[in-house]
Amino acid sequence: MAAEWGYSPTNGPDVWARLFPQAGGARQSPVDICTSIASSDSNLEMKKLTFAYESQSDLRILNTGHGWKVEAPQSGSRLEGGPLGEDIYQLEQFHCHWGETSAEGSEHTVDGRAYAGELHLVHWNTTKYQSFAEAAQHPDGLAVLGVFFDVGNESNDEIEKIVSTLSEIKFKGQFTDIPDVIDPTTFLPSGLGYWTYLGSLTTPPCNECVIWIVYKEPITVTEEQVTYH
Ligand SMILES: COc1ccc(C[C@H]2SC(=O)NC2=O)c(OC)c1
Ligand SMILES: [Zn+2]
Repeated sequence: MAAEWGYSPTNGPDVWARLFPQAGGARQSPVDICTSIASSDSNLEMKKLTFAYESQSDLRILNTGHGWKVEAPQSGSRLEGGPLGEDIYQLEQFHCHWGETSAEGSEHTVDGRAYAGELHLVHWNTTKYQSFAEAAQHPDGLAVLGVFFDVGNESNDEIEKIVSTLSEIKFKGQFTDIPDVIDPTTFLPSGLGYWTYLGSLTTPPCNECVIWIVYKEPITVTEEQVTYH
């Protein structure tokens, strides 16, 4: 297998398990969310999912080679309730998946439909584990909020603060600081309905350590904001 994993026939998801055994596991992400078989769990309605984030400036944005990633460790952030039991999860980073056209790009699909992109807000379980790396080795270690992007006429101001820096990090491994203040709360849709399931990192090493929370309502961005090459 090619040294570097990717999305081509010779190094893509179908062969990841050769180098990353967990990629062959039973709770792999992403998945197609079949809305007809998703069951509403009355228990979840009792335990409201709550989140609290800080606004931060000078966050570092990195070109990962597969998209952009903003490192945003926030000791003062909290994600709890809903499917997360009694544990508190803390924001570590957020990143984006998008495609060549606005007809594709999200990792999760809904009844077979892909969105133009998908934002992942990655949190780790600070109640049980001492570090992000340790949490990523456990089935309840991470909680990732997924937000779909729909392409429309209005641009998203918060996303604009991020994509406006991409011209400075054209190549894999490059990074720069985002001067603007970023408030992760603004990435979330107004409708807070979500699907949740136990899954994994969506790229190697594909650890089966993620409690997925995928919001039903997409946020709107412009074509330019989500088909950046
Ligand atoms: C601990 O090693 C890793 C490796 C890869 C990712 C990124 C994956 S996981 C996701 O939700 N989307 C992605 O692209 C990661 O993220 C927490 C953590
Ligand atoms: Zn992701």
